[in-house]
Amino acid sequence: MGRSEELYEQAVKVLPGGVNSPVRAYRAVGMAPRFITKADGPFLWDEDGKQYIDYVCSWGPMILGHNHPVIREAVERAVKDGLSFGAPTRREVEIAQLMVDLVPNIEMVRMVNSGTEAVMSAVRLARGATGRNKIIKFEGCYHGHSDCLLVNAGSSALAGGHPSSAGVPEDIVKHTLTAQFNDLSSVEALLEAWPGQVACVIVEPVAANMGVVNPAPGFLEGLCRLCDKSGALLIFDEVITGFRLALGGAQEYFGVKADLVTFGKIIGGGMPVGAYCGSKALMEQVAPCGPVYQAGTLSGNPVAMAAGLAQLTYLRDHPEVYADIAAKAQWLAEGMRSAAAEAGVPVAVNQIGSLLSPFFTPTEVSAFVDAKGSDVGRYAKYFQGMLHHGIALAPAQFEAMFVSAAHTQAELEATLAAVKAVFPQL
Ligand SMILES: Cc1ncc(COP(=O)(O)O)c(C=O)c1O
Ligand SMILES: N[C@H](C=O)CCC(=O)O
Repeated sequence: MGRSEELYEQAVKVLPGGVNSPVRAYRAVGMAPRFITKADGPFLWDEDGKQYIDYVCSWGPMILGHNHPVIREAVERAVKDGLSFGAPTRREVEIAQLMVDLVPNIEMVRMVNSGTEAVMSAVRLARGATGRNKIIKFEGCYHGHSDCLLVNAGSSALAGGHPSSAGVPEDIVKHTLTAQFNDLSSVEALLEAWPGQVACVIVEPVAANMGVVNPAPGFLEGLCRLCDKSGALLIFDEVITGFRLALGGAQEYFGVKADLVTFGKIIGGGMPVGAYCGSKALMEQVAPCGPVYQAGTLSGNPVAMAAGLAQLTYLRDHPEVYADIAAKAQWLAEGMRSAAAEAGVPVAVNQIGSLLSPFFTPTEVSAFVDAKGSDVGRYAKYFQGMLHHGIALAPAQFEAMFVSAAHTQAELEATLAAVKAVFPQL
């Protein structure tokens, strides 16, 4: 038994499932999780000292790779001045200004501590601003674990078999309506069924919690049009796509305007952060300016702000990162498709920017129903094989693979060599 297995045995006694977030338990891939001791660049090391090339990247924020010196040094400097003040600080203003400068259509930012909080608060704001209760989300999209969004959710809720969580009162979820990603008619039907009652439509502009599913041409534009027509607000949940697809996130990448935008881990460079953003008119409905209450003792934490500011400033000053990480992901996706064809394994590889995922299915994957058709048993075998070759992937089918600026051609080639070794064994 390795050190990770030993730790896992202890962990399950004191932590539910041995973890603090379900996906980490590796249940979807049928093995004990690796316990990680450190990370640097594109690599992770586990408790047994084994090195892995990492494509989880802390679920997205490590766009520049792990332990980037610019971010680490910013954190080290901030820590010297104290960990939390419960009072406003200069860096909160600086990072908000930077976000307003870089992200289209936002004039104000409210910092929170996680993606879950960001989305929960944005939905509250949408309800407060419109005076409506209903919200529309998409099956297989994940927006964190607040009650009203744990309905037909993706990510580990889906992989673990609880896409609509227990413990959420029917009275709350009766206001959550579910549409189908890439199917505008399903949204239109709900808006028609509940005229004047829908506060917002919330979407991951690229669905990345059912595996990666790209928006069909016209889908996001259509959502914008339907929202304008019905008076519902359009919320882009950019917890994964923000500052990853492009500096201005999905709004910039697709040229579509959202009313509210949510961000998460990426704007903290690996520290716990989230934010919701929008026009001045909307954001000034939030306390202390307006009647929509939302607060947080640790919100805008000075160390987290230092990390986020360092990461976003670096990205602003090095916009070439985006073409680089997208080219790497494309190279991997093409290599995986060829390897699958050679091995005779049906695999659909979706890729956009630096996000990608393989689905073990002979069909194209452009909707939730296609993603769900992937052979998850095959994914588990693929995951195990890749891990054996030193490649750490998301331990569940319904997640994304993240490429960072720190992955070099050597790591990409090692990854593809592992894919070529593993696919024929599936
Ligand atoms: C699109 C999206 N929204 C919201 C969340 C929730 O963020 P957090 O886990 O930081 O609460 C996540 C990821 O977990 C996500 O991928
Ligand atoms: N899919 C989730 C985030 O994007 C996975 C992270 C988690 O739930 O721990």
